[in-house]
Amino acid sequence: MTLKLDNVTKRFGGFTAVDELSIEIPDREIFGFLGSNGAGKTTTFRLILGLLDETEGLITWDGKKIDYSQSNYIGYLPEERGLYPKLKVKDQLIYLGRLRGMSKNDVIAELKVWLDRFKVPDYLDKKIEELSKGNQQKIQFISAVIHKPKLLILDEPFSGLDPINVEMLKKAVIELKNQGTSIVFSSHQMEHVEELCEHLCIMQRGKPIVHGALKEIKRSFGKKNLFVHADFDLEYLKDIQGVVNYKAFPDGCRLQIESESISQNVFTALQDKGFVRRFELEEPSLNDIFIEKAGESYE
Ligand SMILES: Nc1ncnc2c1ncn2[C@@H]1O[C@H](COP(=O)(O)OP(=O)(O)OP(=O)(O)O)[C@@H](O)[C@H]1O
Repeated sequence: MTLKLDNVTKRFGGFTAVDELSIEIPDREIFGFLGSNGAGKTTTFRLILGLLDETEGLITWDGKKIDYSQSNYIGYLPEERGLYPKLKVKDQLIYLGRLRGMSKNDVIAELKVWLDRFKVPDYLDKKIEELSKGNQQKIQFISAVIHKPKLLILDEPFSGLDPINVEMLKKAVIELKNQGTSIVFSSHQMEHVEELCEHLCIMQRGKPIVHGALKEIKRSFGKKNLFVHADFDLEYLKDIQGVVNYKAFPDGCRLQIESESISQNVFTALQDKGFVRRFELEEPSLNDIFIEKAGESYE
């Protein structure tokens, strides 16, 4: 089952927040939806969820226009977290679960499994306001997945979480994907996207500026990173033709090179200069690609 956006446009008055966006979210995959602040990610999510109406275009799930009165197959973790602080965790989840057609007993049974899994088994009767921000986020995540949605939309799911909780949530996301859920998630942390997504889209001012398979995006970017660690000053390397960027580190540098073949020239330039501890060619990171592509058109 595929989520498809076909020429979707959303205007707020004279301002175009999403501009003729056409993307397809592959079935049973984790799709990365990226972009700088204000690029149109949350607006797109709200359009998919029917919280906003598109000005133009069509959004379909499994080839049909989404019927929001029957949309129990969608789960959503909004960017602005919204739990009722005075409610107990179980009451909050029973309320949300019942809205999605679950029985009270089913909600409690599922909730217990998730609380165990997130290592907070004693939270059933705690009030939301008694929980730390990170733990509130776990509860909000549970509320997005408790009804076993087929399509899961996660807006910045890892923001504000410590590294242990990030790993816990990532594992849960991967497991949901393996069980057949299609997942779209936005993040400003590129390393999460690299780890989780096969396909992605980078938005800028409502339009996709990069879109496709991560491997292909990296391959077609062309430039590579060359890491050199040495016991002598490396700054002269930045003047080699084909070196487009130089970044110094305490123990060496990272060179961005136009193509793989430039590494040979760098290697030659290092001869007889001193002791080289590291010389390593790497694929560009998604962060490099994001900064270059989104930066080009950044206001
Ligand atoms: N209800 C609205 N009325 C007017 N403009 C809006 C409305 N909602 C969003 N916008 C504008 O649309 C643009 C896209 O906003 P959106 O929240 O979708 O961006 P985003 O990519 O999610 O950003 P961020 O990464 O900062 O969360 C922004 O310029 C925003 O100000």
